[in-house]
Amino acid sequence: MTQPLISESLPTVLVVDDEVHSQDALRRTLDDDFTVFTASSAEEARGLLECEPVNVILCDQRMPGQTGMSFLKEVRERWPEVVRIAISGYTDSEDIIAGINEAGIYQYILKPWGPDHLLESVRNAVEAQSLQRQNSRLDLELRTSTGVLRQRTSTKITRARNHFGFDRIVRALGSPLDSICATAERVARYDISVLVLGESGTGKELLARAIHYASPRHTGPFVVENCAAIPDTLLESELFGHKRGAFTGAYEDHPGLFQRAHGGTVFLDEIGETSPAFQVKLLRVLQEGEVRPVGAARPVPVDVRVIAATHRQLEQRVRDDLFREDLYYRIAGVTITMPPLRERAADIVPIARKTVLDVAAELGHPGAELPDDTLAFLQAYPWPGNIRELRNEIARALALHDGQQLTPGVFSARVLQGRTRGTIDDMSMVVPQSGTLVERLDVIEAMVLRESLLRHRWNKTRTAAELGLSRVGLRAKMQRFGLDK
Ligand SMILES: Nc1ncnc2c1ncn2[C@@H]1O[C@H](COP(=O)(O)OP(=O)(O)OP(=O)(O)O)[C@@H](O)[C@H]1O
Repeated sequence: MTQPLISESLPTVLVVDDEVHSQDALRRTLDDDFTVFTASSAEEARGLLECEPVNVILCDQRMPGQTGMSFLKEVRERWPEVVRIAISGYTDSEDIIAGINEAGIYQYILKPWGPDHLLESVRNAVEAQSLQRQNSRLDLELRTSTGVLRQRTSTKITRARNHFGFDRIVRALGSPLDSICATAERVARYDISVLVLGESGTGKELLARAIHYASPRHTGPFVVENCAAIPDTLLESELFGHKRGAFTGAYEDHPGLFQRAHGGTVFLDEIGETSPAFQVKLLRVLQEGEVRPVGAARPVPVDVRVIAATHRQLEQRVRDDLFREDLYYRIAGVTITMPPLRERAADIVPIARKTVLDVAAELGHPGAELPDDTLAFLQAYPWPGNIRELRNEIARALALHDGQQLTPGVFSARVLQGRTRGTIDDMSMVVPQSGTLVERLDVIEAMVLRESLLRHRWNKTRTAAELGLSRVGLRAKMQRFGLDK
C-alpha cells in the first residue's frame, strides 16, 4: 500500500476495496482533485481513519470478513463527519434503503461506474460535508449568541426588577408606604388598571415601575408618557403611530405609544391634564384593544396594561365635567394615593440618608454626614415638592459643600426660611388633603411653629413672643410636634 503525502489544500478520500485494479481505477479518477488513500480491508481503513483527516470514504460493498455496509455503519458511529459512499455491483433496493438508514450513506454508486459520474459524486460529497460543517458552526454560534442574548436579556430584566422593586421605595419602619406597597404588590399580579394619585414628586412613577416589574408583564416594556405634553394636533400620531407617507414629513413608519408598550405597561402621567380629544381617543383604545396607525389600512391589536397618575383630585374633575366618567372608571380599576412627604415626616430621614449615598456615588464624592440636628431640620420643612425637592436640595448641598458635614446652614434659602410659595395651586401642596380638621390644623400648626423657629434660629424667647405664646407653652408644642430634637 503506497499512501500519498497529504496535500494541505486538497480534500482527502479513502478508497476501501480489496481488488487492486478497482483501487487503481478509483485512484486514477480521483487523483487530480483529491488526496487519495487506499485500503484493502476494514482493518487497514480503520488505521487510516484513526490517523488521517478523511473527508469522504468510498467503500466497496464486498469485503473480506465483513460487508461494506456494516463497516460504513461503524464509520458513521466512530467518525460521523466522514461522508460515506458505497459502491456495489448489484441493485437491491432494500439493501440500499437499509444502507441509507443504518449507515447514513450519502450515495450508492453502482458498478460499472463512469469516471465523470464518480468524480462528480465525490465532489458533491465534499461540498455537502463543508456545508454541514458550516451549518453546525452557524447553529452553534446562533445557539451561543441566542443563549448569551437570552442570558443578557434575563440578567437585564433581573437587574431592572431589583432596581425598581418595592424595597427600593425608601421609607421608615411603620411608614404609611408599607401598606401602600403591600396593596400595590398584590394588585401587580392582576391585569387591572391602576390610578396613582398624589402631589408632584411623591413617587407615583416609582410606584408604577415597581408594579410593572412585579407583574407578569415584567419582561415587556414600561413606557412613560407625559400626557400633558402632547398637543392635540399630534395626538393621533403619538398614541397610535403613523405609516410612512401618511402626511407631509412622515418619512418613516412611527410606532405609537401603545405599540411601543405592547406586551408591557404604559404609564400615563398627568392624566388629569388631558383634553377631551385625548380622552376620547384613549377610551377607544382601551375599549377596543387595538390601534390604527395614521395611514394604515388595518388596525393593530395592542395588549397593554395602563397605570395612570395625576396630582389632581380626578373624581372632582369628573364631577366638574373636566374628565370623562367612562374613562375614569376604565383607568381607576384600583386607586392608590401617595401621601405627601410632610404627612410622613419619618420617611425623610431614611430618604435623606439614601440620597446622600446615591448623590455622593454619582458625583464621585466620599459622601457626607447628616448630623441629627440637620435631620430634625429637614423633617420640620414641609417639602412642597416632596421627595424630588428633598433629593434636589441634598444634591445641591453636596455639590456646594463637598465632603463637609451637611449642617442646616448648607441648604437653600428657601428651605432655610421654610418658605412655600403662596399661590392657590401651591396651597394644595401645603395644606393636607386628608385627615380630620383637627389633624390637618395640627400639620399646619407644626409648620407655622417650625417656620418661626427657623427664622429666629431656634431662639425660643423670640419665637414665643412672635407667636403670642409663653416659653413653656412653646416648649410643650415643640415637644408635641417633634420639633424639640
Ligand atoms: N420613597 C422613595 N424613595 C426613594 N426615592 C424616591 C421615593 N419616592 C420618590 N423618589 C424619587 O423622587 C423623585 C420623584 O419621584 P417620581 O417621579 O416617582 O414622583 P411623581 O409623583 O411621579 O412626580 P411627578 O408627578 O412630578 O411626575 C424620583 O427621583 C424618585 O426616584
